[in-house]
Amino acid sequence: MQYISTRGQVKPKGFIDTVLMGLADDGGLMVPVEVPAVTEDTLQKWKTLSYEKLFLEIFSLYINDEIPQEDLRELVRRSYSSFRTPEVTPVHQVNDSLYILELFHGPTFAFKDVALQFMGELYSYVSKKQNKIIHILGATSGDTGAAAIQGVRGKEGIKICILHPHQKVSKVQELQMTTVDDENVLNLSVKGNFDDCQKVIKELFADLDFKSKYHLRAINSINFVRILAQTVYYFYAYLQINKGEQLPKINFCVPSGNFGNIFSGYLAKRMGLPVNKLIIATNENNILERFVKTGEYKPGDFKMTHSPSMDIQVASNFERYLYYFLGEDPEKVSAYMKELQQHGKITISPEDLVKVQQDFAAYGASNTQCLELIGDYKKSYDYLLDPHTACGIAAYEAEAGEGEVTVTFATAHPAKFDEAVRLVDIKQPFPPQIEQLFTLPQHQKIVEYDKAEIVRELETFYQL
Ligand SMILES: Cc1ncc(COP(=O)(O)O)c(C=O)c1O
Ligand SMILES: N[C@@H](CCOP(=O)(O)O)C(=O)O
Repeated sequence: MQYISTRGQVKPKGFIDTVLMGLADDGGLMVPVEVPAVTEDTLQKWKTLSYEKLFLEIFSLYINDEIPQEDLRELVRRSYSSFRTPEVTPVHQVNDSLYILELFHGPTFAFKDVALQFMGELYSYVSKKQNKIIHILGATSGDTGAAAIQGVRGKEGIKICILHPHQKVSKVQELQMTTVDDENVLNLSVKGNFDDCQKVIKELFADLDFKSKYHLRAINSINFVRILAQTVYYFYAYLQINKGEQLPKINFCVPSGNFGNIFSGYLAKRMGLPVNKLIIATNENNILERFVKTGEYKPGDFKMTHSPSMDIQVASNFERYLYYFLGEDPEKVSAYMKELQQHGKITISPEDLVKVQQDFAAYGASNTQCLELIGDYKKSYDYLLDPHTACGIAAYEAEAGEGEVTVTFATAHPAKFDEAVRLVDIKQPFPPQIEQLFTLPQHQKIVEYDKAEIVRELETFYQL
C-alpha cells in the first residue's frame, strides 16, 4: 500500500514515511492510494477475534510488512495492556435499538487513548529502529493532548509539545496534561481557542524548513495512522453486536469536532463494513451539521459549550472527505481548499448536497439539550453520559429511524467533564486515577496567541 496527498503534490510514500510526514508536504492530508476491500467472508471470519487480533488484521491491509508481524503484535499488546478492560472498547446495550460503544477505558479516559497509546509505541519503535528524532507537536481541545502525552511521557528519543487553549479545557483535562513532570513534555497554554492552536501548528508543519530542522511529527488526526487505528473499533463494535450469520446494516452516531473519528467510520464503510447511516453529532459549534443540511461549509463564530472538546470550527479531516466526495481528484480538492482560504467558505451544488446526505446525517445539540439528556439517561437508564456523548445521544434521537439499530460513541468518561455533570445536580465519584491529579503540582507555560512567541518556546524546547 502506498499513500498520496489529497492535493496530489507528494510522491507516493510507504506507511512509516506517511506517519512521519503527518501533514502532507503540499499542505494536504495523506490517504491510501486505494481503500482495501473487506469481504463478507472476511467479516464472518473476524467475528471471533479479540480486539488486538482484529487490529492486526486491519493494519496488515495497510502497512506492507514494513513492521514485522511479531513486532507489530508486541506493539499492539503493549498499547492495549494499559486499558482497564480486556475488550478495550466494550459495547453497552441500552435497549433494542441503541448501543453505546464505550471508548473511555484507556489511561486518560477518552477515545483518543485508543489510537494514541498505539501511536506512542509506534513512534518509540521507529525512533529506535531508524534512529529517528521524534519531536511531536500537537494541538488539543483537551483530550488528544492528554492521551498523546500519556502515550510518550518519559520515552527515550521523543519530545512532545502540546498547545491547548488557555482556560478552555476542563479542569481534569488540564490536570492530566500539566501534572506530568517528565522532561520530554512541554505544555503551552495559548490565550486563544482550539482553532487558533491548530492553525499555528499547521502553519509550522507547512513550513518545510522548520519542520525538517526540528524533526516535527504530528499526533493529531491529520496523521493517517490516527484515522486507521480508529477504524478498528467500528469493526469491533459491529462484530460484537452481530454475532449471528446475518450482516445487517447499522448506524453509527459519532460526537464530532475535527471530523477524525467519523471519518474513520467513513473509511470503514468504504472498506466494506455494513453501515447504514453515519450520524454526525455536534454541539452549538455546528459547522458540520450546517454543511450536511445546507451544502455550505463555513466556519462560524466560536462558542464555548458544555462539551469543550468539540468546540471546533475548522474540522481538519473534512479535506479527506472532500477527496473521496470529489472522486479522488486532487485538483478539485486543491481548488475547493483555495476557495475556502480565499472566501472563507465552500458551497456545493444542490445535486452534490444529495450525495453528501447519502453519506451522512447530522444534528447539533444545544447546551440545554445536552444537560437535559445527561439528567434523563441517568434517571431512565442509570447511565451517566459525559456531555460529548450526550450530544451523540441527541443526534441519535433526532436522526435514527424506526427499527434501525444505532451504535452511539461514548467518547469520554463523565468524570473528565464534571463541570457539566454538576450542573444537573449529579454528584459522581471520581476514579482514583483522576482523583489523585488534584494533589499534584502543574507544569505549563501560558503564552499569547502569537506565532513568534510560540516558535521561540518550541526552539528552546526542541534544542535542549
Ligand atoms: C470527548 C470528545 N468527543 C468528541 C470529539 C470529536 O472527535 P473528532 O475530533 O475526531 O471529530 C473529541 C475531540 O475532537 C473529544 O475529545
Ligand atoms: N478534540 C480533540 C481535537 C483535536 O482532534 P484530533 O483528532 O485532530 O487530535 C482534542 O481533544 O484535542
